[in-house]
Amino acid sequence: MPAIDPTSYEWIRIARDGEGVATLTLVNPRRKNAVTRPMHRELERVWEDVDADDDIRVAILTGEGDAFCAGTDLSAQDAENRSGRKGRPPTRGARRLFWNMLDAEKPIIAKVRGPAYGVGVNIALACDMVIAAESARFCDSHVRMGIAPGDGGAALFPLLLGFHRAKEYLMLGEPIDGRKAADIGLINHCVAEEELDGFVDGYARRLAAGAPLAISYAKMSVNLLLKQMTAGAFETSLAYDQLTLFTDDHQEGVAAFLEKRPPGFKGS
Ligand SMILES: C/C=C/C(=O)SCCNC(=O)CCNC(=O)[C@H](O)C(C)(C)COP(=O)(O)OP(=O)(O)OC[C@H]1O[C@@H](n2cnc3c(N)ncnc32)[C@H](O)[C@@H]1OP(=O)(O)O
Repeated sequence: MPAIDPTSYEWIRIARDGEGVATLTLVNPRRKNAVTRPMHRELERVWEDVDADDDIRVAILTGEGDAFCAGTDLSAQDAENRSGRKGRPPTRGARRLFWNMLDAEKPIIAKVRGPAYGVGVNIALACDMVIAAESARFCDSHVRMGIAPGDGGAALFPLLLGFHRAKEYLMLGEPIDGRKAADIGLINHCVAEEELDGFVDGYARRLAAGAPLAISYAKMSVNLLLKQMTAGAFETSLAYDQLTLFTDDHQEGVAAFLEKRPPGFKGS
């Protein structure tokens, strides 16, 4: 089957080590690897390319520099794309990203240092395993931007953390550091900063040495359950996300972030 073509990706750097492990790096470091519309579209399609490449057995997803991903790119430059007025209906991309990750056949490990915010935390949680450095901060920050959490967080957080903890984090939009995230079961492991690369490398190699079909079917069995359990909440939360997308509060949340001031929300 065809090898993945790294040159067809602008916002994801793709490196294969020749021993079955591919590292996919989100690249928008000036904005903490925030997800632009074109990066989103690349994230929607990359999993199919990974699955089709016979030389890849395991994918590691990470971010360039000191961040995993700061969520949707809220900068003015990306605003027009974000509004969804151009091109496809805005919900379609979010749906494709979430389901394409859950449908991917090969194991995906999220390697997280620094912030994983907004859609960034949900991309990490949609991976099969999440391994973080102590610097990691996991945060579904949608409400801080005046918008409902519609990228998967409203479905994944309750499953991983239970209802009360999930509501605390989703409704306050406050971060969970790497150590605590491991302690409360949001992620698999948290290690010291300098150990992260080696730890994830060893972990990926253990997976790459395993029986690919058996591992893939193990993943797909669990993800069938995950998809059944999350489908309703995912769709409903995505609709709520769209309801809040064009509110004054969302505009205010984004403006306040960009102007580096606290927001004044009004409920409209
Ligand atoms: C429709 C919406 C869907 C969603 O996904 S809602 C969620 C959107 N994302 C967020 O809520 C996260 C926003 N970002 C932050 O809260 C913070 O950043 C972080 C906690 C991620 C990191 O904080 P720190 O380490 O102090 O870095 P820094 O100085 O805030 O950021 C460095 C530069 O990166 C820019 N940046 C960060 N996140 C984004 C983003 N999501 N979109 C656009 N730019 C971003 C900043 O503005 C700044 O830039 P400059 O150096 O010019 O001041």
